[in-house]
This record gives sequence, structure tokens and C-alpha cells, in this order.
Amino acid sequence: MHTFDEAAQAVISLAQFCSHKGWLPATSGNLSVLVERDPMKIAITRSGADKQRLQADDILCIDEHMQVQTETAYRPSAETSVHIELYRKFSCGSILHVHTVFNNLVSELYGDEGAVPIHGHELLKALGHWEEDAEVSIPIVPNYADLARLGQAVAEAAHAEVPAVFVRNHGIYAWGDTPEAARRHLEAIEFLAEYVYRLGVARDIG
Ligand SMILES: CSCCC(=O)C(=O)COP(=O)(O)O
Ligand SMILES: [Zn+2]
Repeated sequence: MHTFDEAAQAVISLAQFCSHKGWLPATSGNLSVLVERDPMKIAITRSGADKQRLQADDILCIDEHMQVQTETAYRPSAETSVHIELYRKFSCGSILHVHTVFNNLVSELYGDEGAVPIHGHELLKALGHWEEDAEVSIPIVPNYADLARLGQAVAEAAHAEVPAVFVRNHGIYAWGDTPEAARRHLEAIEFLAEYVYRLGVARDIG
């Protein structure tokens, strides 16, 4: 467990990493680190903040009912419900949501199938799959405008085999037991999203 200040600093460091990658364009994305599980307390980005330039007061402490625990005029991320539902479902310690061109492309290409299949790729080891010829399926959910519904849909689709869910034409949620694990999982999924897309293009022109 972290203090709120430690968790907030971890959120800022994660956002710096993601923004250097270009994964948080135009104020998009939201990031959180668990402070306490029971009762649940989460350090999460505020809604509308420029995640590429986060300041300490852009990170809010909230409870599992999305109530802000500190004095602030800001509101927590509009997608806080997704974070809360995922923390309820898994014993994870950090959740990262980013918008990238490649995760959007594969979410649209495979949207009707409801999942992106990935088979026999070395980077599946970064997601915990060390077996030869590993195969995983990363779920895709519709981009519901009702954010409570989106939270439920992401949590329902999420399974223990792979720590990520795509939201169609929107972005991705990835998580891990620690901020470092969440970051590693997100990097692996982003690599795989780009690989899947480029492989499809190479096959089409090959
Ligand atoms: C301009 S991005 C649209 C909202 C979104 O998808 C997102 O990730 C950021 O929302 P937040 O309320 O967390 O700033
Ligand atoms: Zn988003």
C-alpha cells in the first residue's frame, strides 16, 4: 500500500512515461494508483487535465463511490467508474487508460468479433504467458456513452488471462498489481496492437 502522496507521484510518473510515448493526446486518458483496498481509496487524474503536464493538484483522492476525499474544485476523471469496477474485480494496484492510433485501429478492425486474437508472439511473455505458442484474446467492448455502463462492460469483458480491454474507437484500459506492472502490460499491448495492425497491412499488400 501507498500513502496518497506516493500514489499521486506514481500517477504523475506514469503519465510522463505515457505522454513521452504520445499516448495521451488532447487531454485524453486517465491513470490511477490504489492507495488502500478496504475501504477503497484511489489516486486518480482529474477530468480534463492535460495529462502531459500534470501538477500535484491534478491528482484526486476518491473513494469507491467516486466521492472526492480532499478539498478541491476539480472533478475526478469522467471514466472513474471503469477504474472502480476493475479494482473491484481484480486485486490490481494500478490502472492506465490511453488513446493511441494503433489501439483504436485494431479495436475497429476486430470490433465486430469482440476480441483481438494474438498467437505465438514473444511479447506475450510480458503478459505472463511463457508457454510456447501462447494464444490470448484481448476483449473489445463498445464505446458506451453511459460511463457507468462502460465501467460494467469493461469489468465484465475483462478476464484474468490478459490484463487489458480495448474500448472500440476509443482506447485501452490496462492494469497490473503495481504501477510498474501496469506500465509493462500497457507497453506490451501497445506493441502488439501496432504489430497486429502492421501485419494485417503487410498481408494485404503482400
Ligand atoms: C478529450 S478525450 C475524451 C474523454 C476521454 O476519453 C478520456 O480519456 C479523458 O477523460 P477524463 O475525464 O479522464 O479527462
Ligand atoms: Zn478515454
